[in-house]
Amino acid sequence: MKKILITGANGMLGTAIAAELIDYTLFVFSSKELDITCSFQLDQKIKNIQPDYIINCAAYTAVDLAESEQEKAFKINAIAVQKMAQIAKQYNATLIHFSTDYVFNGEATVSYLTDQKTDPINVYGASKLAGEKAITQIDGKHYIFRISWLYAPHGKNFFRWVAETDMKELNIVDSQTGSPTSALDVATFIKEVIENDPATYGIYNFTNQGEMTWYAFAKAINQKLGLSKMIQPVAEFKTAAKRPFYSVMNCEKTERVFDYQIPSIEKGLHEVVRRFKS
Ligand SMILES: NC(=O)C1=CN([C@@H]2O[C@H](COP(=O)(O)OP(=O)(O)OC[C@H]3O[C@@H](n4cnc5c(N)ncnc54)[C@H](OP(=O)(O)O)[C@@H]3O)[C@@H](O)[C@H]2O)C=CC1
Ligand SMILES: Cc1cn([C@H]2C[C@H](O)[C@@H](COP(=O)(O)OP(=O)(O)O[C@H]3O[C@@H](C)C(=O)[C@@H](O)[C@H]3O)O2)c(=O)[nH]c1=O
Repeated sequence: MKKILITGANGMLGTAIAAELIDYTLFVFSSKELDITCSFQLDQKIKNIQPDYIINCAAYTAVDLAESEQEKAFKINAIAVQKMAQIAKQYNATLIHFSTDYVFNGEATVSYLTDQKTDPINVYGASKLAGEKAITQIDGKHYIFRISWLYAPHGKNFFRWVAETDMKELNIVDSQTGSPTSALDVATFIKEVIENDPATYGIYNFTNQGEMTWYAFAKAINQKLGLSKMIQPVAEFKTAAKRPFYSVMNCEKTERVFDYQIPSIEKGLHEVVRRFKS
């Protein structure tokens, strides 16, 4: 039986992955149980458990706050990740890590390939890119999955905000286009990766298939949940961090290498809505 260690297990993705991998021998740690910025804790846990896989769901994800907490963002998303990759290599564990569409500047007009030029336009994106680079450089057994616009029936995310806010009228940007991605679908895919690990390490894109603006996504959530909110498109919504205008990522390589058909945005949303309602 494969042993799997999960960090950041109480986060949105960690929760989904831990639930999906329930039949494995899991070692699941919240931020309180394992602070990834503490190399000693990391080393002890990995040495004692000797996991086959380390799934790093721990991250600093507050995009706007990161602009004023640069040091903290880099400590968690880059420095701790570098250490984790070193320790994973030392104990021969495969590291599964997640990055983001925000490593790109969003000036493209067609979907980004994994080897296309990165150029983050906010601190969060820069810290995640630094984490990617550290893992790549250490070059142990690793998968980096760039995911985007993650949401789920649980956790803090855009879907739940639209679903649960008391506001009757929402002004949502229609100037940013991306691929809203269900954490449930990411979790299902990660199970497949572990079950049929092709050992083709590197960076891959994984998003639900299709593209839309935040405005269109809000409208779809509104409609699917029968919320009857008034959703208005706006060209700009002032935030501390800049966000890419276009951050759709091409997942053909992922589908080919893992022989896996990634669900559409519509399918992803359908299942999240179903679980949210139940
Ligand atoms: N959310 C999104 O839209 C997207 C996310 N991603 C990436 O996916 C991954 C998962 O994100 P998501 O689940 O949404 O993030 P969440 O913010 O929901 O979860 C992150 C988890 O990491 C924990 N954490 C923070 N600092 C530490 C630390 N020092 N040691 C251990 N744990 C820590 C947090 O714990 P606590 O709450 O206690 O601080 C939290 O439980 C991340 O790598 C993120 O960059 C990529 C694209 C989109
Ligand atoms: C609250 C609000 C936000 N917005 C806009 C701001 C932003 O452009 C967009 C989404 O806002 P959020 O703050 O939920 O999303 P954001 O934190 O930018 O989401 C990102 O998180 C990180 C972790 C990632 O890695 C990215 O892939 C992406 O998912 O909606 C409005 O237009 N109207 C509003 O009322």
